[in-house]
Amino acid sequence: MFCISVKDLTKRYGNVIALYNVTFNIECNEKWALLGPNGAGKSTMLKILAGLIKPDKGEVRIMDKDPSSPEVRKILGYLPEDADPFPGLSVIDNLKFVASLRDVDESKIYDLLDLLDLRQYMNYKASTLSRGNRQKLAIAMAILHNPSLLLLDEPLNYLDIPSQETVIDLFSRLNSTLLVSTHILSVADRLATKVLIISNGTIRWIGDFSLLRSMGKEDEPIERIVARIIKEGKVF
Ligand SMILES: Nc1ncnc2c1ncn2[C@@H]1O[C@H](COP(=O)(O)OP(=O)(O)OP(=O)(O)O)[C@@H](O)[C@H]1O
Repeated sequence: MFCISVKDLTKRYGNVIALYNVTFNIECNEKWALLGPNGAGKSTMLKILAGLIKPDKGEVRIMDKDPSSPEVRKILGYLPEDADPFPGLSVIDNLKFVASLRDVDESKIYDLLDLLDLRQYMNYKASTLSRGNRQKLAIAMAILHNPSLLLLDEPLNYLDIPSQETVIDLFSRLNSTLLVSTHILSVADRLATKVLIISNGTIRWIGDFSLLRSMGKEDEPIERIVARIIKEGKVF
């Protein structure tokens, strides 16, 4: 059984085709990066996998279950792009709310507050946090329950460099299946071993990071290889 199984998936928004006939499978505990240009369909893919929106056509299964089923909700952690915790709640109350929904011991909250340097802000309302600290809070809310499947949409947005390092370490330590959408290839490389490249809603390339890297000319930066795949559909 695959952890994520997507078959012939198509999603339209009115006349816009966001995803077209997408098929791929992800095994449990694999680490995948989802790459593609602006508007490629990455966030749409993650929202469908998180059970937030439905495809128009095709089949999506998480551990052989519907993405919106209670079984999947239990194991899933999802960080949306531009995540916005409850603005009127304090940092600690946002986390306590998730902890009570997820049946997580509150001590875990304080570990994450310390790790992410958020303890000093724990009584601040989320709406008064800096954008970067709000992102850290959203990350804490997404991983508080140790999800076995983690979907991350641009997780390092707004974070300063030390925080990026903390968060990369944190994600790397989690024992979960990971699908992370990012435009930063060095981050993708550190978090993932497999790559899915989409452009205009269709898969352009799928495989191992190491294979992708080896497909360039000598000393060619991986960014250029990915750009070529996206622009021309060509590897060489
Ligand atoms: N709610 C919506 N209503 C209409 N069109 C939408 C909606 N959400 C996304 N789209 C369109 O669907 C396509 C895919 O968008 P999506 O946000 O999934 O791309 P993305 O790869 O995540 O882009 P980016 O890297 O810029 O975040 C785009 O053409 C976008 O304009």
